[in-house]
This record gives sequence, structure tokens and C-alpha cells, in this order.
Amino acid sequence: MTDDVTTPASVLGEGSLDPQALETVIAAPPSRFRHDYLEVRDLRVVFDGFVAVDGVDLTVTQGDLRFLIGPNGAGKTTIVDAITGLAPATGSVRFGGVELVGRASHKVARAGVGRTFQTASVFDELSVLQNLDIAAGAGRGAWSLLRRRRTVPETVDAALETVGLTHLRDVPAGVLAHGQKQWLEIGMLLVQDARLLLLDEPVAGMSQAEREETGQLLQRIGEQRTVVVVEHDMEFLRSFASSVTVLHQGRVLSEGTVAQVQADPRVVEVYLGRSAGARGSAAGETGGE
Ligand SMILES: Nc1ncnc2c1ncn2[C@@H]1O[C@H](COP(=O)(O)OP(=O)(O)OP(=O)(O)O)[C@@H](O)[C@H]1O
Repeated sequence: MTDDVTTPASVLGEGSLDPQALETVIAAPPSRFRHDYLEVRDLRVVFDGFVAVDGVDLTVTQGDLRFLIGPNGAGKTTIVDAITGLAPATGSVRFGGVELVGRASHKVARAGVGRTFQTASVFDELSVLQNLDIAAGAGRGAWSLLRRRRTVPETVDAALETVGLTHLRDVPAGVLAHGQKQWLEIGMLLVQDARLLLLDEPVAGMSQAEREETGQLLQRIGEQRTVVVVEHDMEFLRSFASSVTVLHQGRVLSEGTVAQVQADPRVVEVYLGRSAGARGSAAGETGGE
């Protein structure tokens, strides 16, 4: 037996900090320190010999509202597909310490990753509440899901509140305005407790007022969760992005704050130069959609 017991103090050195305080920190529940981040390394997606994503690295921390932009075909949606198990990928995607590459999409969802698609996929015939209930997978049978509930679970209530649909909870989702449907989809990710939200063009087709509300919603959600937004709308990006990754031909072209990427000559070239496929303008004030 040796008396060389490994304690925080023995690792860090006596006097480096209060050992008692460190013991307390280590004993605390892990949830207190949850600070998720998405770490993508050398991600590659090849479709029949065509390289759609070519060695992408991406790190997005909780509290950072990251926008992914780039001309049509740059690989934005394919990256989201690869993260969520819908496109065959190599490399590494880690979230919350879990490797996602090679996992089936339902296992990726179980790891706390949720996504929306360019077109909202809610059940039009069911009420807002029923859509959320189903997403929450409350473990009840189909009939009890369809029956009007006397009480609403706290998570569903909180999601309704967050996405601003409490007053519409009993209306069929089919009658919601376009923006409201997108908010319902985001609410469905919240009740699933997605901690990483990947949103594909969430404001496409929305009115200016809806865009504004969506931006504020994403900022609220982004305080607690890791949010990545694929977007073409440059006005929306300028108003709400806290950081931006610009993709081009499957690679990261530029990354930084909105101001930094707007000032990057390579971004200007891709958006305003020869690349005819570009939609919008990342550089200057000349473009919107
Ligand atoms: N299933 C697939 N099979 C073959 N090629 C594909 C497939 N999915 C995407 N691609 C190709 O991969 C490239 C990247 O497509 P992706 O949809 O990721 O681009 P994007 O940046 O999201 O574009 P957009 O802004 O137009 O949505 C494109 O050239 C596309 O044609």
C-alpha cells in the first residue's frame, strides 16, 4: 500500500486552490455544470464519388447562436444531415461527449440532438397540444393522446410558453400561420429536450414581424441550448447571429462574427464575384434575399 492517494489537491498541488472547495465542486451533480458543445472534426460526406462535405471542422458552444451560410450547394444541409444520421459521413461529430457519426438518426435524437427541415412537418389535423404531446412521447397510447387532456405536462406547458403558442394550444396545427408552424416545430424539439437544435432555414417564407419574433425566440433558446441555424436571409443573420461559418464547395471558407466574415475578401468573392449560384449578400449592405 502506498499513501500516495490521488486527491484533487495531490493532482493540482497543495496550495493551488482550496482542496475543500474543489471536493465540493466535484461532488456536485453534473447537471450543474452542463455546458454542451458541438465539436465537428474532419467531416466528410461523399455521394457516389461527389464530395459534398470536404473535411469540415466546426465548434459551437452553448450560448452561441451560430449561423451556417454559403451559396447553394455549399453543403449546409448535408452537414446537418450528417450530424443527424441522415447522410453517410466520416470524421467525428461529438455532442455532450457522445460520438454521433455512424449512429442511426433515432439514437442521435436520443443523444439530445433535434432538427427542423426546410418545410415544417407538423400534423395538420392534430391540435398544437397534441403535436407537442406526440413529440414529447409521453408514453401514452394513441387514443389517450387524441383525447382532450385535463392537465398539461410541465414540459409541454413551458414549450408552449417559450414559442408563444399557449393561446393557440387547442387549434388544429393546420390553421396556424406559416411562422407559427415553424415555432411549433421548435417547440416539439424543446419538449424532446433537444440540447442541440439544428434549424434549416427557419425564417424562409416568413413575414418581417415573424422573422423578428423568430430571431428573439432563437436568442432565448440559445441561452440554454446549442443552436445552429442554416440560413440564406442576410438581414436576419445580421440582426441575430452571434457567430457565422461560411461554407463554400463543402469547405469552411470563413468563420467569425458577422462583421469579420463580411470583411473577409474570400466571402465577398464567393458572394459577389464569379459564384453565380450565390443567393443574398454576406458582404456590405447590397443584398438581402
Ligand atoms: N442525396 C444526395 N445525393 C447526391 N448529391 C447530393 C445529395 N444531397 C446533396 N447532394 C449534393 O451535395 C451538394 C451540397 O448540397 P446541400 O443541399 O448540402 O447544399 P446547401 O448548401 O444546403 O444548398 P441550399 O442552400 O441550396 O440548400 C449539392 O451539390 C447537392 O446537389
